[in-house]
Amino acid sequence: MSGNNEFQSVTESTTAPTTSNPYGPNPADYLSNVKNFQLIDSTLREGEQFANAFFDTEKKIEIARALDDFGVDYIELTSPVASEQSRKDCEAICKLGLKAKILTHIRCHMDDARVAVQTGVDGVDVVIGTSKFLRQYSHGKDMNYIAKSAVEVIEFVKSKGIEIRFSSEDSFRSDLVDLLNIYKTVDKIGVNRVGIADTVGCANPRQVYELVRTLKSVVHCDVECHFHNDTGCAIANAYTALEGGARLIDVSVLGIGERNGITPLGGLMARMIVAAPDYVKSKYKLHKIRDIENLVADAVEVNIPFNNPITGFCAFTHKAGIHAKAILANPSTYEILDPHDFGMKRYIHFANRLTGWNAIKSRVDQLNLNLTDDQIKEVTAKIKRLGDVRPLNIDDVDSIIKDFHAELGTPILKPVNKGIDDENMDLSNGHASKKAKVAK
Ligand SMILES: CC(=O)SCCNC(=O)CCNC(=O)[C@H](O)C(C)(C)COP(=O)(O)OP(=O)(O)OC[C@H]1O[C@@H](n2cnc3c(N)ncnc32)[C@H](O)[C@@H]1OP(=O)(O)O
Ligand SMILES: O=C(O)CCC(=O)C(=O)O
Ligand SMILES: [Mg+2]
Repeated sequence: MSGNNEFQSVTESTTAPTTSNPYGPNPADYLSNVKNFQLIDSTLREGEQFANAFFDTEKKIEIARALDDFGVDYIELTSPVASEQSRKDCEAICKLGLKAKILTHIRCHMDDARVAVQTGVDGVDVVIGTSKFLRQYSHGKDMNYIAKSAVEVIEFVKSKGIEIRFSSEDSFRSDLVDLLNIYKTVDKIGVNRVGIADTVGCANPRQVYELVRTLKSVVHCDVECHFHNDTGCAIANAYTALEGGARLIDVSVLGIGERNGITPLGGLMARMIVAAPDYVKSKYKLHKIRDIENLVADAVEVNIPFNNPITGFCAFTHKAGIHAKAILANPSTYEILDPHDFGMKRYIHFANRLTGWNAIKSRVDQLNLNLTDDQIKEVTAKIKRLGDVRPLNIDDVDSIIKDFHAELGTPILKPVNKGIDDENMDLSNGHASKKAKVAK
């Protein structure tokens, strides 16, 4: 990307935004459910189902350690029956002694369960499809069979003294009575969690809220939710699930998973810091998100999307003059997230024809030049005129300002301190120039 330096970093001295109470003085009651959530990171299970993913043992361990350091509550691993190496990797990760609990994910079948409990995992996530599609075209079993095998697998895993979660696959296209019956059955014999999965990404937030509320009214255990992003609702659905009373959300780094993936870890953190700032900031090392995303993006050979929450290269870049003026006065005016919470910086993009005199004044100040407000307005007009002709970069703007200043013959206030923030002006954040290599 050319013109990496057309940005002005807004320094730490600007007023910090207030995210503690974004809804005003009386936050609604429904926010109370979202302040105690847990994360099940499935980068090493759902994420391995992403088209480009291949993680060798070393990479899995590196990712598991990074997620553990970040503070996820659980790390979910590929089924040990998927392959011999998958089983060995599962055992290796269990031996790392991480703080996060290690789970593996299996079909609702005793053959899988027998292998899973031998790996050293802290818990087993069991899944079976309950929608008519999955019952007809995947495993071909009816609800009676599902209930019977669920009870057998759950009792077996429980007998090993480890956690057990039962989940219905394709929950939102399953019959509600079937769903509630199976969940009631497994809750009665005792599971740590039941899971709802929007396997095809068809659900909307209202449907999620209603299903979670209904489920919460019939089970005593925690509810976990898994949302695919086919229709773009994965973060919103995760959030409304928490509002509805769910406790755990499945995420993966960058949302990688089958098709276009699931709720992304970073994106969910962006949503949750707004709703539960103290909880999120005290529990998770938010400044590690960029490193974890880069680690996984490199491993699966993709770019960080430009519009990614938090780490997209322009996530904290402000351009239009009206925005720039207000951001310089108080960043909260146009920011709900404080980049510093995530170890990021904000930028003002002033080298363009949408800029305004307030942004240019800020640049003039950075250059330690002595111009009146009227003179700054005049030089802003010059910048805009050139910006009408071609894209600008910071050197264009600095030249126009300096030539204008020199013509006036006004003394310079202090020695020119050119580019005091140049080291912060890297537009790319280290990933914008890489080409996507997702397999066709
Ligand atoms: C929505 C999700 O993401 S669920 C998780 C998906 N994860 C995976 O698939 C893990 C990776 N998978 C694999 O390595 C393989 O598919 C294996 C080892 C699990 C199974 O491989 P295979 O025995 O060769 O079967 P295959 O993959 O062709 O078909 C799936 C089999 O599981 C059965 N099955 C599917 N879902 C379930 C379930 N939830 N519970 C029990 N059995 C199931 C199917 O009926 C089918 O059985 P069949 O052999 O009688 O036809
Ligand atoms: O186990 C679960 O809850 C989810 C399984 C899954 O990946 C899905 O249904 O999309
Ligand atoms: Mg999935």
